[in-house]
Amino acid sequence: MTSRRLVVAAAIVDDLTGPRRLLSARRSRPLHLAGRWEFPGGKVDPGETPTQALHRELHEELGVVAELGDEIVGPDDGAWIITDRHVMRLWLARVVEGEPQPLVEHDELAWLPVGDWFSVPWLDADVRIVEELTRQVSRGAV
Ligand SMILES: Nc1nc2c([nH]c(=O)n2[C@H]2C[C@H](O)[C@@H](COP(=O)(O)OP(=O)(O)OP(=O)(O)O)O2)c(=O)[nH]1
Repeated sequence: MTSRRLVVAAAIVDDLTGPRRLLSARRSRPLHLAGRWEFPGGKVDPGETPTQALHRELHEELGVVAELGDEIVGPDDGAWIITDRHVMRLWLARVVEGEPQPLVEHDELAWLPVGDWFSVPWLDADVRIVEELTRQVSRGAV
């Protein structure tokens, strides 16, 4: 049986009840992921709950405090299989303290307006997640 490591990430938006802008982050490492865009986040460490890990990652990577909104539930037992070795859970989030900066792991951030969410080359596994987010926003589900 394959057991995948849990990654947690945030779809950071300007407004949790009517998102117009989505924050995307460009990876600077490792080399095979550099230049591709993703949701900020990272692996859950032993002893952490998923949401504790997400708050820690957002603080380390972007220097912000965020409030979490709804989870974007995926098709793989409620999560999103992203690689052979990782499965991801993702929450909507809104920054409540600080201005996001690309502190580690990323070399650029972009606030993408609705309609332009596919204007950056997302990591392959993220494409279906951005599609789902787009669907939910366009039908007013988030
Ligand atoms: N954070 C994040 N990782 C993603 C996304 N999509 C995707 O395929 N991944 C992959 C890339 C990596 O192989 C893995 C997550 O690892 P990571 O490098 O972000 O985790 P981490 O910050 O804890 O890294 P490290 O301490 O082990 O260096 O998941 C995404 O949207 N966000």
